[in-house]
Amino acid sequence: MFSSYFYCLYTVAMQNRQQLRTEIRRRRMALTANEQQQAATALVKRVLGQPTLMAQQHVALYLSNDGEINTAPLIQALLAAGKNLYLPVLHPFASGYLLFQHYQAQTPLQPNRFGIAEPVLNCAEVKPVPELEVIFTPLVAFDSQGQRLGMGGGFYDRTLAQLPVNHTTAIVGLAHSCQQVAAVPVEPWDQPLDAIVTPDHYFQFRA
Ligand SMILES: Nc1nc2c(c(=O)[nH]1)N(C=O)[C@@H](CNc1ccc(C(=O)N[C@@H](CCC(=O)O)C(=O)O)cc1)CN2
Ligand SMILES: Nc1ncnc2c1ncn2[C@@H]1O[C@H](COP(=O)(O)OP(=O)(O)OP(=O)(O)O)[C@@H](O)[C@H]1O
Repeated sequence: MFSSYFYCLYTVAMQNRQQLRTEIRRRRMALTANEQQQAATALVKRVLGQPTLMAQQHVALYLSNDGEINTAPLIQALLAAGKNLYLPVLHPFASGYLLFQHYQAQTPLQPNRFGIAEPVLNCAEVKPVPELEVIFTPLVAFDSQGQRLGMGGGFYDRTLAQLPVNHTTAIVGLAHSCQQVAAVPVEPWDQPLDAIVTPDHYFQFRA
């Protein structure tokens, strides 16, 4: 009796998250090529204008997909600034986890099972997550509290949950402004963000 009540609450919560994903994914897919380009350029200026971020050397990024803000100009700008960049690779056997692999202009890429380009796995180039100083994460929706909703695979939540409690890695979401919502429905496993960068704002939640 009680368990079916809680199961029902859980099901409703998951439906809310799924509806929000569908709605916000539709919103960002509707941006024009011109809007996408302006957003990507503005994002580079915002990130390069953050001295605390730019003081870091080991930075994880990702290659955009599904209407996400285009990270390619940011990747070029950070490489030009001499940063060590890392891209996510779906873990070959720890299902639901990500590895972060060093990325340079000549690194070979291949599409993963979601069709997103990722480095061809080379274990010698994988960086342990706690050694990353900044992890820029993709997201579908975010709110003014720094809560994030992703594509629903739990990849970033699982991978970031491995960080020790006293870690110093800055977890920073990247998004279009239209991905902000009043409140993301939060689940216990959700990893909150330290900051979010959009073309229009830098939101800082934690030092
Ligand atoms: N650019 C980018 N890379 C990323 C992520 C991301 O969100 N963005 N991920 C972040 O974790 C991981 C991949 N996670 C993903 C999870 C689901 C789908 C996806 O497209 N799923 C289904 C159903 C989506 C739905 O409607 O719920 C689909 O094919 O439509 C894609 C990527 C690692 N790399
Ligand atoms: N630390 C964890 N350990 C085990 N399972 C987890 C963990 N974090 C998330 N999950 C599981 O992953 C699934 C998807 O989680 P969620 O909907 O929060 O993903 P998301 O944040 O949208 O995706 P992503 O992090 O890939 O962008 C959930 O069923 C959740 O139980």
